[in-house]
Amino acid sequence: MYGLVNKAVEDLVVSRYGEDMWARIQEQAGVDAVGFVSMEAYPDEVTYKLVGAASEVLGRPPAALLEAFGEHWILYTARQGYGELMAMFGASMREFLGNLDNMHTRVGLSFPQLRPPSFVVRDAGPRTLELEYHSRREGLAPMVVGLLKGLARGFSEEVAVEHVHGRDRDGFDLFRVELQAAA
Ligand SMILES: O=C(O)CCCCN(CCc1ccccc1OCc1ccc(-c2ccc(Oc3ccccc3)cc2)cc1)Cc1ccc(C(=O)O)cc1
Repeated sequence: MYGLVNKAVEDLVVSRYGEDMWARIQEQAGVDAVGFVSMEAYPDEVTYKLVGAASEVLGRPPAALLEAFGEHWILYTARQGYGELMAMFGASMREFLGNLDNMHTRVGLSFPQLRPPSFVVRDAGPRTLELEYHSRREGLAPMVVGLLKGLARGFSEEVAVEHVHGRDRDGFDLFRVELQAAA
């Protein structure tokens, strides 16, 4: 994953628990304490080790941390200057999700080591979306729940997110997103 992801993990931990806790998590993860470089691609295992160490040090289950990270990712990348880019790909939750693969393709043009997931979205009712999450990475479905909640907050839309099934069934994770009345 690009360093931007590991910096977003750092930003989440430091903002909620402080620098000392981040230092302990980096040590527990066995990740050397030099700062991550956003535009450098790191092995995925670095990110998994950071999440695993954060779970042990903070005493919170990995799924809870991944969901919190997904939500934080939206705010963090918007603050890092990707807000304008994301706004180009949708003015609503529904539109953005339908354009997410296009957005990843656009980002990948600049950052060739990007290995993005793929999302298939379809309407499943007047205020219901179904979202297929296809990824080569294991175990990140809880992050997608957080991403969807973070996106909804960005679009001032209230949502309920259900993880309908994991990838063991059809090779992808399926989510159901109930869009509540716009806030
Ligand atoms: O692989 C998986 O199964 C889970 C990936 C979860 C993180 N994705 C979240 C995608 C997403 C979902 C919902 C809503 C918004 C989302 O992301 C928007 C987005 C996507 C990519 C970037 C991005 C921008 C620059 C990057 O690289 C940089 C960063 C700084 C300087 C130079 C290059 C890397 C990712 C920014 C916002 C974004 C992503 C981040 C990194 C990678 C990658 O390094 O392969 C692939 C995807």
